[in-house]
Amino acid sequence: MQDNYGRTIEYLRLSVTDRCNLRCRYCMPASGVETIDHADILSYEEMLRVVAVAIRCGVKKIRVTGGEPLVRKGIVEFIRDMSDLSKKIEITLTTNGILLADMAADLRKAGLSRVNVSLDTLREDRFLEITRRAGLQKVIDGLHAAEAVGLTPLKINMVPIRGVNDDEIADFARLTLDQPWEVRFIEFMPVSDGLDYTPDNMFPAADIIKALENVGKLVSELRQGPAGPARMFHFPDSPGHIGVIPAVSEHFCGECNRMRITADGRIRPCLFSTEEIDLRGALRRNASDAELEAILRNAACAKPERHHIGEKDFRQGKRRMHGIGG
Ligand SMILES: Nc1nc2c(ncn2[C@@H]2O[C@H](COP(=O)(O)OP(=O)(O)OP(=O)(O)O)[C@@H](O)[C@H]2O)c(=O)[nH]1
Ligand SMILES: C[S@@+](CC[C@H](N)C(=O)[O-])C[C@H]1O[C@@H](n2cnc3c(N)ncnc32)[C@H](O)[C@@H]1O
Ligand code: SF4
Ligand code: SF4
Repeated sequence: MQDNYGRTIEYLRLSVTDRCNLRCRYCMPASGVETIDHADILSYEEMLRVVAVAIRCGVKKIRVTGGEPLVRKGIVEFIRDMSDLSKKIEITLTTNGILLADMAADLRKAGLSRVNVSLDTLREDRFLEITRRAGLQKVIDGLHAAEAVGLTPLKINMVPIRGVNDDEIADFARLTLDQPWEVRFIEFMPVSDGLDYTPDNMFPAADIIKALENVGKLVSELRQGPAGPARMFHFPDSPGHIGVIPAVSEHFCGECNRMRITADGRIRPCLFSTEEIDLRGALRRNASDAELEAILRNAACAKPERHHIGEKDFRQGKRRMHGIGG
């Protein structure tokens, strides 16, 4: 489907829950997280209807996200049911990796193509500090399990925050010297329900690249395939790749190809939307597929041209990252 700025929307990010088994400081508060009532969360049957209609609208890639998608019961079966809808779509998932080691084989069998794993430190004490939970080894086991069952190419998402973990950029980059992983550094964005975003703690892409250049010669890669947000690099002769996602400083809105659906059935035309479009109401009054299709297509037309972070009028929406899914 097309939006009003000539962009083709073919990537749907579907949040299946707003709950999470970690409490990353840059995403969630330590306690008192407001959660969506169970009755308001879309059932898997409702989500499957949405996915089927989205495929009719031209969606080719579905990313399952959350909160933490692997904590929702029945997620493996849901992925299998989505994969049964069409063999032509790519089904992917973004996870914190805590439950991945135990679930990787079943996810693969169910039809998941690959996973992106969020990991912000390689140090156990710091993992506890950042996520407020223990579990670094579980995430590392999850990475290896995902690799072993073929949930590849495996991507690691790291959000460097000044004074928190920016000193680990080189260690993360070095993972690509002997693993075929894509390590991606993502700029901290003002959608946190925890640590406040400030221009001082945001570690910009330009500084990330400087830190990477201290590790070795960075070779730039040409973009391939459908537009993605990462600028890609590798070190000579290394099996892995490095991505830098300049979500704030340079943004990639001109190539945006995605829309989001929250776990309670609201369409977010943009990550930073302050307006959401209701889909749950239509699903629960048993709207026809044609009506659902019209809602999705209209939502695509409500996509803004770009985000306005850093500008005078920028306002953070009420829903934050753990409720949106990234
Ligand atoms: N500003 C902005 N950030 C995004 C967008 N999509 C993803 N991100 C951020 O990029 C990071 C990585 O996202 P992922 O969930 O791994 O998804 P992806 O980058 O689309 O994944 P690939 O399909 O592997 O390219 C997350 O922190 C997201 O919040 C977007 O449309 N706009
Ligand atoms: C909200 S999480 C949901 C999926 C899963 N729980 C995970 O952590 O991968 C999706 C992505 O958003 C990123 N994220 C969360 N808060 C962020 C922020 N304020 N700025 C940039 N990225 C953020 C996380 O690092 C993660 O890669
Ligand atoms: S980034 Fe992911 S794992 Fe961390 S608190 Fe947010 S939703 Fe949970
Ligand atoms: S900020 Fe909005 S318009 Fe820009 S890439 Fe992200 S979702 Fe697309």
